[in-house]
Amino acid sequence: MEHGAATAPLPDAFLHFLESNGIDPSIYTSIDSTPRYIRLKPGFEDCIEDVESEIKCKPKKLEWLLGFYTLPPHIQIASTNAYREGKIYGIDASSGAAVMALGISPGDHVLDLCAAPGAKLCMILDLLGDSGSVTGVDAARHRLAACRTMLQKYKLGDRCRLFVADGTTFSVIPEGFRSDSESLLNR
Ligand SMILES: C[S@@+](CC[C@H](N)C(=O)[O-])C[C@H]1O[C@@H](n2cnc3c(N)ncnc32)[C@H](O)[C@@H]1O
Repeated sequence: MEHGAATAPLPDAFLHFLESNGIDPSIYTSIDSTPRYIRLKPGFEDCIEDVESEIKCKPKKLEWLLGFYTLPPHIQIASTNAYREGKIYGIDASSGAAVMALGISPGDHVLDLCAAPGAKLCMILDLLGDSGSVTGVDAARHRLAACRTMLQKYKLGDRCRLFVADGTTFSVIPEGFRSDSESLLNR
């Protein structure tokens, strides 16, 4: 969260929305109590013990989101070996939930508009493995550059196409995609 955003007053309409939905507004202002999350890269599940010994506290498994763990708010993961070596991601549970809600299956062709810096993009690629295709689009060149760096760090760079483009008009066919009519014509 940007500095200042946590202390800025919440708009009345938003406060009203929170109240009518029984949500405590302090969750938006008390960032000291907001947990951090990590996601283990598939294949590196064993590194959670190393993370625990480095950060000197036990990450708590998130039962409803595969591969995710909760950490206390004050814990920094950037200096851990697991993070530096691309074995864990820093990603919010809400981002993970959004990706899971897509119900991605092997072979899917996924378009991620507004993709940078790429936390969800990496998760999509991890779920797809070598199947299907992933296309990431972002309007900000410098943010897409950061996204490319993240993909390379996690060794996902050669499995994803990135475009600097406006997502509202982007229209490029996914790599390896064949519509039903094309498949029929080529039989
Ligand atoms: C909150 S970030 C997205 C986070 C990202 N999905 C992730 O999981 O890491 C919003 C991004 O949307 C991009 N963006 C905003 N308007 C856009 C547009 N019209 N077309 C493409 N990207 C856009 C911004 O440059 C910014 O990088």
